[in-house]
Formats: sequence, C-alpha cells, structure tokens
Amino acid sequence: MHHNPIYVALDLPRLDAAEALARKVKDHVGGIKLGLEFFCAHGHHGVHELAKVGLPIFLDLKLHDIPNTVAAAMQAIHVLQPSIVTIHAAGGRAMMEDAKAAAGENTKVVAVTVLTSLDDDDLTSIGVSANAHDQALRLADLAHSAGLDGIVCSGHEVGAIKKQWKDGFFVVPGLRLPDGSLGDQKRSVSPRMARDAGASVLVIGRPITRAEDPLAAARAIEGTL
Ligand SMILES: O=c1ccn([C@@H]2O[C@H](COP(=O)(O)O)[C@@H](O)[C@H]2O)c(=O)[nH]1
Repeated sequence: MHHNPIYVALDLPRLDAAEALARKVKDHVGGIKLGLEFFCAHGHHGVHELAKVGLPIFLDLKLHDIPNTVAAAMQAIHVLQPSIVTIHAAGGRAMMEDAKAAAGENTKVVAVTVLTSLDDDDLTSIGVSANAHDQALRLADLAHSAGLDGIVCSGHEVGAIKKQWKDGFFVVPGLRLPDGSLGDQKRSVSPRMARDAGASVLVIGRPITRAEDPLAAARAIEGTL
C-alpha cells in the first residue's frame, strides 16, 4: 500500500468537531495538521485528544521570534511528539539552527518560505523586491544551509526547489481541485500537480473540512493522486 501524502488541516474552532472530522476521514489521509487556530484554542490538551485518532500530528505553529524564544517553544512542544513542526525562514539562519537543535529527533522541522496567500504584489508591499518564486527559492536555500529537514512552499515552486535540494522534505499547502474556491490562497495548484512536482506532504483544509460531505471529498482528492 502506498503512503498517503495528504495531511488534513483541521482549522476548526471546536475540539469535538475537529475530532469527529478526523475520525471520519482518517482512512483517506496520511496525517492531521493542527495550526494556530486549533493550538491557541485547545493547546496541549487538544493535541493529545487528536493524537488518539492514531495518525501522525503536524503542528503548524509557524514559529518566528528571536532564536532563544523559538528554541524554548520547540522544547515546550517536544512532549507532544509532533511528526512535523513549522517555523518561518524569515526568522533567519540562527533562529532556524537553534529551532532544529531544540527539536526532538523524530520531528521534522520545516521552514515556511513565502506564504501561499501572498503574491508578487504583496511582497512588494512589504518591501521584498524579489518575486514570490525567487524569494521562495532563496529562503529554501537558507533553510537547507541551516540544517532544516525541509520547507513549506507553493506547488509553483516545489519543482525548482527540489532540483537544488534533492532529499528535502517539501510541504505544499494552498491546494485546490480545478473547480475549487481559492478563498485567501493566491499561489495554488491541484494536489496532483503538487505531488508530481515533488511535494512530500499535501496540506488540504477547507476543500475537505468545508465540503458538504468531508469523507467523500477526502476520498475524491485521494483518488486524484
Ligand atoms: O504558506 C502556507 C503555510 C501554511 N498554510 C496552512 O495550510 C492550510 C491550508 O488550508 P486551506 O483551507 O486548504 O486553504 C491552513 O491551515 C494554513 O494555515 C497555508 O495555507 N499556506
């Protein structure tokens, strides 16, 4: 049986609803992604509850602070034994090195390059002169040299990044089926395109969680891979 690369993003305000959804789709996804919304509302307790579903847990906390603070936060979540944790590459080399050193040995530390909700104009507006593609490649290179396991990027960049970092671990969110609503995502591709370009993990939230029938949606997306 092949490994399922889909991590369902449970961006739901209620713990019972998140748990029910996870149990519903668990045979059609490979892991559970818990982000800021979930962690701020339910903390360690919520993570322990979702871990009972029996799938790997990805903590998408996007840590971004001074190196000492990020390392301490990594140590504080060690007990939760996440399979993947995110930090922001824009925090710089020292922050990434210290985060990796503080993480458990079974945890992959991956750095967000350019959020999939940003396009070239958004980067210009925050003073970044490179376009999203070049900026993602630049930050991927920095994360690689800082000793991280991989990065988060859009499906548009993952192929080019993989050419430079052959054994990297690549997390791709912002995925939509061709007829799907983008919402706040700006650099989106289909799950199949991302996988074919070299994604290790496909993060899928609303196309499953907001579907009328989340089980059918998860099954349909799995069927496109
Ligand atoms: O660049 C990034 C980094 C993280 N995310 C997260 O992925 C999911 C996507 O959810 P959808 O509902 O499928 O859009 C969400 O939890 C984000 O926080 C991202 O979208 N882009």
